[in-house]
Amino acid sequence: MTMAKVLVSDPIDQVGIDILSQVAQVDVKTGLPVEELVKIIGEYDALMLRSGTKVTQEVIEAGTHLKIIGRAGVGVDNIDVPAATRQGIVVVNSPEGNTIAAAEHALAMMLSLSRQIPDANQSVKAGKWERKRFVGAEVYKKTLGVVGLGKIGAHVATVARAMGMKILAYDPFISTERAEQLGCRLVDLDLLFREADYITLHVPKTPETANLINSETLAKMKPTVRIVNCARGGIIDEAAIAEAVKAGKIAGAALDVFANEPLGESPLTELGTNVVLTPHLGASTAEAQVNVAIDVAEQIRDVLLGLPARSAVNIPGLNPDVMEKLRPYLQLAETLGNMVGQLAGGRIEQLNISLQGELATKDSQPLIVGALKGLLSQALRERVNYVNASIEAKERGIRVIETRDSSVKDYSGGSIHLEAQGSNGKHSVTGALLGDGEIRITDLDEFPINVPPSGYMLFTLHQDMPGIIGKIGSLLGSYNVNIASMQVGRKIVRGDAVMVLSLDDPLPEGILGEVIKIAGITDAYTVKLS
Ligand SMILES: NC(=O)c1ccc[n+]([C@@H]2O[C@H](COP(=O)([O-])OP(=O)(O)OC[C@H]3O[C@@H](n4cnc5c(N)ncnc54)[C@H](O)[C@@H]3O)[C@@H](O)[C@H]2O)c1
Ligand SMILES: O=C(O)CC[C@@H](O)C(=O)O
Repeated sequence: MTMAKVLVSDPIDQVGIDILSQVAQVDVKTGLPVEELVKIIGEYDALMLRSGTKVTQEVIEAGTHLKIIGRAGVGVDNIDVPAATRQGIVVVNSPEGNTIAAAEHALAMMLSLSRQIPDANQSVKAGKWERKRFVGAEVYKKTLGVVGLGKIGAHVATVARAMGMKILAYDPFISTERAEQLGCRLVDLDLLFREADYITLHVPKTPETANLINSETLAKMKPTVRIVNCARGGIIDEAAIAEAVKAGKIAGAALDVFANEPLGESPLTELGTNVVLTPHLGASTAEAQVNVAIDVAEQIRDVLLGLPARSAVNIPGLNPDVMEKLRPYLQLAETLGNMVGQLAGGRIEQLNISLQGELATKDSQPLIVGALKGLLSQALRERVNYVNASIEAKERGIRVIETRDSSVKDYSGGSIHLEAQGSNGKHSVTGALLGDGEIRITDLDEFPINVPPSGYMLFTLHQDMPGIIGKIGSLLGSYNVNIASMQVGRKIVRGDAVMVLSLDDPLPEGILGEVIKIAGITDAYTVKLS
């Protein structure tokens, strides 16, 4: 039998290479341009990388023998995960291996900024002794605003509290109890921006967090605030923060991550002692590199040996045969979880899962995990997987209640009904698979419908009466949003009804407010499915 081949395309700790070498021929080729990678990837069964390699759709399509791609770190934003999934390639990461390293880097950045350590160091090395120039500020008794109270944010908050800081936290997906356990006061973003002396970002980069710190939000902050970003580039508008520091509107910024990396030319590099920059070093500790290398190399080894992966981002760590049969239903559960999570909104307190018909007789655990993964995907993005979804849900205080009803015979394969209680109230969605495996949403908030899920969806609750459909159509048309399909579900004529619109384009900001103003519409929600 020929030995499997693994390509390591970014610097990985030797311990990882040693693990891979137990089962495969390992080639380490770092710094390859995409064109080179495309040329050679067809020879390999596995690819292991950090954040340097861009695994585009082209690379994946050329990787005809690839079984697994392992990201030695958390973020898989440099991998085209949907393309990998389409090709049946497992993508794994190490969700926790560098948590402490990233948290400690954020704390180090905060203190470096406060005490101007990088510039003071340079000054001493230049033979100067400028004690008056480098008078700093204490963090003791100051207020730290933590945006994103997940793994890294929670550790930063814990250490900062021990340094005598008062912690305000903003995380719309975390329960008040969890925040209290960590000694943080959960507040809205506006209050955090207004009251914090230090702000540290620990959120994923998503459409909601892109440019979260911009000229408008910077204007709300104290002129003495110092901002730290060790999360992802693009969460801060770099031109706006450089301008705010230069104009003295804020006291400083310490950034480890940038919209474009390497940073290159930037207004940030021209600023002085109140800006500290590092080249994406959050995960760069010897310990974290060992952790992530072991974590990911072991998963690659296991998958090459035909065993399941521990932290699959896209495919559950299940026996491949079971997986093959279950995959469409997992996709259904995940899609429904994602939809009901967005409809219920923010902090979900409870998820009711009802397995109906044929599914009531099956092992429910994978489907529950699939639904939770979908439910948490708005908050956790690629960090939620089939392995950690249940633990993450438990930590967030989400109660899961399962029921079964085998008497429902509407769809031959059975159906899944989810009901979630969140900050937008209680919402429910039911779905099933058609004969060809296509997903159908069959019920929304107890109104019968029959629509396939689509990338952008708009749902309204309204009074069934003439004219409403036309008004919505004209409104969307005036924003150049194309409607792909539309359906109304109602129980009685001219009674309460829901309208489901599948859209070809995303809804522009603010349009939901206009939809709700249309006479007869009582509520409206959008759902985005990737
Ligand atoms: N600089 C580095 O080298 C480095 C290393 C590791 C991780 N990271 C980055 O750090 C960030 C945090 O990682 P983590 O492991 O703590 O992730 P995590 O998933 O444990 O936590 C992220 C938190 O953000 C919250 N969140 C999601 N959307 C939000 C929003 N719109 N507003 C407020 N909160 C929101 C989630 O509820 C979650 O609690 C990620 O962006 C990750 O990629 C950077
Ligand atoms: O590989 C790295 O050093 C970056 C790691 C970090 O950004 C992550 O997402 O884990």
